[in-house]
Amino acid sequence: MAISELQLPASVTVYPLADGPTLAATLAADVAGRLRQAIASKGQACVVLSGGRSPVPFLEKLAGEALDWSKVTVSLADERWVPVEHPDSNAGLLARHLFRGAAAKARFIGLYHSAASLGIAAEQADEALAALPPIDVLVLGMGDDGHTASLFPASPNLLEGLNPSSKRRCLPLLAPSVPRQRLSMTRALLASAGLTLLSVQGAGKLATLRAALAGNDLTEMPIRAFLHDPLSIYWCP
Ligand SMILES: O=C1O[C@H](COP(=O)(O)O)[C@@H](O)[C@H](O)[C@H]1O
Repeated sequence: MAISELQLPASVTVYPLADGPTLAATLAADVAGRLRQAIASKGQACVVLSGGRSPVPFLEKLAGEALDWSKVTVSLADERWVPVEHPDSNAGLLARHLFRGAAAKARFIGLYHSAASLGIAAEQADEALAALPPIDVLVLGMGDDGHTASLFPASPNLLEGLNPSSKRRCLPLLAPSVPRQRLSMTRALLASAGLTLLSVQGAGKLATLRAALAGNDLTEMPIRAFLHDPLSIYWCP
């Protein structure tokens, strides 16, 4: 199946790209462009990024973009409840692949907190996110099961995480795979972004996207919560 065959809502735009490197470069250029616009118009900018394995080439391209990183706040859509030194840490991922050279001047508001329980860590992250400026651009990823951020199907707290009116900025969630304990920005906070971009690579994730577009149950495939709002999908085979 080709991405052009998807039945997309009018609010969704697709950028079909030739390959992974082209996707990474195009996404980085577009994110940086939006951040430059925000800095020019209000003196600061805020970007929320996703973790996992696939964002590495994009993060490295973004690190090389010429912009005034001292005026940029960076946060994460989700985090694994592990310290930054742990190989699964999304904060560690950014430290290794984004905060290098000039990009090291960015302000980072992370979600991880060392606490007695995941629930307390999420409350602490929720409080820390009160300092997050309005989100200019959000880059989402998507898992093969239709999760985005760490809004996983069948997780406790998922209904609250998907509630568009929730007052929570961050919640504790459980993933089906290790590490299970996650911290996730809520849909309510994520949906406040001025621009939302979704990075999707490969035939498997295209099939997931097609399945997501074919149904309405947000708890079955939480990515559905973002498919009917303005969204740009960056896709490559
Ligand atoms: O667990 C996660 O998975 C998704 C997708 O990750 P990917 O490596 O398959 O791209 C990611 O968007 C999310 O932030 C991450 O914590």
